[in-house]
Amino acid sequence: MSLAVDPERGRLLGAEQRYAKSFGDLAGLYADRTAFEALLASRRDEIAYEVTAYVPGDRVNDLIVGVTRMVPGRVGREFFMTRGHIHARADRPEIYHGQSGHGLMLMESPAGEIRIAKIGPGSLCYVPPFWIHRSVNIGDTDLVMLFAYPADSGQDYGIIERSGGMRVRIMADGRGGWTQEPNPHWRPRSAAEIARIHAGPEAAA
Ligand SMILES: O=P(O)(O)OC[C@H]1O[C@](O)(CO)[C@@H](O)[C@@H]1O
Ligand SMILES: [Fe+2]
Repeated sequence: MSLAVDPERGRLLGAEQRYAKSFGDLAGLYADRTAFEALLASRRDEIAYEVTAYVPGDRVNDLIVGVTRMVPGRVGREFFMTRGHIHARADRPEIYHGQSGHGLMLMESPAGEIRIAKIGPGSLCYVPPFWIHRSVNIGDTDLVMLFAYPADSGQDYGIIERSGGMRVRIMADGRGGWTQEPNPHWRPRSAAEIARIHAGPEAAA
C-alpha cells in the first residue's frame, strides 16, 4: 500500500476516507461567544479543519493513518483548534508528524496535568496512552499534520464537555506569540471517573 502526503493541500492522496468540520460544527468550543457568533455570521459553512485517512481495518492490529489540515485564525484571542478527545479505548497512543505550518499539541491527563508540544514541519509529537489531545494552529498558514493511531482507538469527545473544556486555553499574547491561560470553567475529574478511564470500556460494559 502506497500513499502520498501533500503538505501544500493538506491531503493524504489515495486515502478514501475524508471528513470536514465547518465553523458551524464547533459551537461551545471557544471562550469568546460574541466573537464566535461574529465568525459564524460570515463563515458558518467554511471548513475549519479536515481529515483524509486510510483506514485498513478496525482492530488493534491495524493502524489508521491520515492527514489533518487546519486553517489559521482566532476566535477573539483564542487560536483555532480541533474539538479534542481522549481515545475511547483510552490506552491507545497516537503520533503526529508536522508537515507544514506551526501548531501546538495541547495534552491533558485525566488528573489534569497539562503538556504542550510544538509541532512544525518535520517535528514528531507522541501522545501517550490516556492523554486527552487537541491540536491548535498558532501560525498564519494552514497547519498540516500526518497522524497514526491503532485502528480500534475510537474518539471520546464527552470527556472534555464533562469537565467544562480543557484546563487551559491557547491565546494570542498580544505580541505575535501565544500564551496558555487557565480555563475558569474547568472542573477536575473525580477519582471514580479517572478510575473508569483507566479500567477501559470493557469494564464499563
Ligand atoms: O477528532 P477531533 O478532535 O475533531 O480532531 C481531529 C484530529 O483527531 C483525529 O481524529 C485523530 O485522532 C485526527 O483526524 C485529527 O488530527
Ligand atoms: Fe486521537
